[in-house]
Amino acid sequence: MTEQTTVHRSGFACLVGRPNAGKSTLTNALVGQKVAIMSARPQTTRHTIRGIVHRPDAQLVLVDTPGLHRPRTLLGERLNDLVRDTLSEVDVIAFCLPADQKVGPGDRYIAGQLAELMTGRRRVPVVAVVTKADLVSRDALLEHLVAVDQLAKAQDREWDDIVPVSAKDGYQVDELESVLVSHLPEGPELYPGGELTDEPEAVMVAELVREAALEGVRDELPHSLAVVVEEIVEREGSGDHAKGRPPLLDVRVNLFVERDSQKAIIIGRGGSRLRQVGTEARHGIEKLLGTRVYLDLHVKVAKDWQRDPKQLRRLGF
Ligand SMILES: Nc1nc2c(ncn2[C@@H]2O[C@H](COP(=O)(O)OP(=O)(O)OP(=O)(O)O)[C@@H](O)[C@H]2O)c(=O)[nH]1
Repeated sequence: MTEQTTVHRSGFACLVGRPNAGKSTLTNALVGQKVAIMSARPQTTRHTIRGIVHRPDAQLVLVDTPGLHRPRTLLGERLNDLVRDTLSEVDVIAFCLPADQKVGPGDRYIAGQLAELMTGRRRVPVVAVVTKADLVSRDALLEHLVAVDQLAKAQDREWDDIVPVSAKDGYQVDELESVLVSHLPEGPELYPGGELTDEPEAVMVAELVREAALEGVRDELPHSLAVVVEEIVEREGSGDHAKGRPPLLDVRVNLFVERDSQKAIIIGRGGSRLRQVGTEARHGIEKLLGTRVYLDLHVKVAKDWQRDPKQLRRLGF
């Protein structure tokens, strides 16, 4: 280890790869169970999903894209443009290639697209990730790693790293995490305290809480309130599919105000107002998500957040 342990890194990583390459499964393996709600709900991965790997020395924000496909339609092209835009802004790209399938035209197409990014104005490092390593023998894995290496060499390039993993049995998932982190720039936490998602659900949950919290006190707290959804997780064993009993979701939300006096307004005498806010928001969230919700609200003072761009960003502005 040549690096000092005091260095903190943060940034964005994007997983790309052909359909079925194992991107979603790997995202979940990296992030842990905290994004479970997203996979528990019917998911069309048209839009970007983000999860956060939070460690003492780094914060890695994972952006899972719909995948680069060879476009057959205009929509396909638009989608690819969108993906490329996302890709040009991340700090590192993980290119997923399943070990149980030969490197094919789909992979070569993506490699070609990535080549543009790797040689562009802002060079983005690309880590080749050989997924589903558990499905093949050691020999086959080695052979595949060589083929993946060749895929870059055919374009006169080198992957920044090559890492075989299995999201299923956890093989090398930590190693991949470290490799991705090593490509991030030095920087502070982008999001406070860990898991957070930019899923539309989370945005809407934040909006419902914000509405309820401002009800009747809009004049006193016009713009001094920021709402951050910290966590939406399914409580283990709470649902019963057979009996049609929906699971209970634990929803943890922070409300940030600028001053203690504003905190007092939101909380109310003996916490009475906050309870009202919670009840009202919870009803809305239950309707939105179609399941039972336990809503945990915390009011915090974040001084001067309106003037600090970094704070604004982490609060979702
Ligand atoms: N054996 C094994 N199977 C895996 C692994 N990772 C993913 N799979 C399986 O591969 C299939 C595809 O995985 P996904 O994570 O949905 O793949 P994806 O790249 O997100 O797929 P798209 O959403 O179609 O782009 C699923 O059936 C997974 O269970 C792994 O490490 N080992």
